[in-house]
Amino acid sequence: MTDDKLKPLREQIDAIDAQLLDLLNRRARVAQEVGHVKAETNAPVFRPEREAQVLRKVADNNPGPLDSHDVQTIFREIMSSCRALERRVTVAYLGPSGTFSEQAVYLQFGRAVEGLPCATIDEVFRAAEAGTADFGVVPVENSSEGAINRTLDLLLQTTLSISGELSIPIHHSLMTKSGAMDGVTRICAHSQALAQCQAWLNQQYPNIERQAVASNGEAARLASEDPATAAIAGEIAGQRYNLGIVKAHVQDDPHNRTRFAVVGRLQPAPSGKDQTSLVLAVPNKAGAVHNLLAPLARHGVSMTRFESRPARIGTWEYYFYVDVEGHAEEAKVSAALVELRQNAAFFKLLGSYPFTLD
Ligand SMILES: C=C(O[C@@H]1C=C(C(=O)O)C=C[C@H]1O)C(=O)O
Repeated sequence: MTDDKLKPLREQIDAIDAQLLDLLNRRARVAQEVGHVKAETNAPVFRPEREAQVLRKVADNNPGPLDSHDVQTIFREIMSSCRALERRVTVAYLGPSGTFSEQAVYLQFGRAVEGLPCATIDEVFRAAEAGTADFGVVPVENSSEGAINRTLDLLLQTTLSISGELSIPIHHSLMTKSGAMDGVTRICAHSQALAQCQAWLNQQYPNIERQAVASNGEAARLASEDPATAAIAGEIAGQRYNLGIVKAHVQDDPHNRTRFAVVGRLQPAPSGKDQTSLVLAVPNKAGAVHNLLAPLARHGVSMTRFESRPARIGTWEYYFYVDVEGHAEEAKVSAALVELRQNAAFFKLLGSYPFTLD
């Protein structure tokens, strides 16, 4: 009975799917042509500003009933597959596979990329600098624990630019080979994850040793090889290493998120809604920070982030990591940057890239 009713509806879906398939391949053929044009001038395959515009447009024009965010997820993958016909870009990230960094790679680039897992954040930068990877994806900041200092230090030194950013929810689970805690003598995770779960761990397992390891993915791998080791990691890492969940969502803050930066040699053109990141330092005297930032207010440029980090030269001097709204090529941003550069003891433009909402 139900099947009788479903049959004609499914026939409609089949007919629409055939049209979708045809349209998708027509789109792919045009992307191939774009690829040929780019190849003639050695132009970059991945154009984040164009992809951001496509995603904004589909959300703006979406009549529903599909949710706009879901539509964007679909188009992210369509663009990823089309882009891969031009060339499959390689993206380095903090591995092993199963980490939140890997999740961030797929969220930003879609699935049709070559992921290159690296053992450390330093290696991610090196892979992109050496050209082994086209881009690197690195964690910048966690909503509960603050800045990822190693990334900030490397951004200061690197020749790469920031070409994008994204933020993803971070939910940690406590996992073991058996799915239970019997016989467990140590809990492994990345130091950030241990910090993000410390109140819960202090309450539940105050007497089990905690050990910081290179990544949560590595913790999951260790737990898969040793029944006396528990891992704190994302569920994807647990699935990859066949772990059982002892307890899901053990992070102290249920809204825990991490922001990632995409680094590479590409400097994206303006997309219409962009953000610019820079690092500044001032001489250590009264009012210096206030004076330094005055050009932003004067030119009507909004600051969206201000983070300080000790310069580590033995005196109380700081580097300031600043994000502002707009692209460095926009007139008011460019005018503010010229003045900032004049006032600063140190100035480094990290990059302008499309602004993305969480
Ligand atoms: C097709 C292009 O190449 C890539 C693929 C895109 C797409 O599928 O829409 C958009 C931007 C590029 O990352 C392009 O540059 O227009």
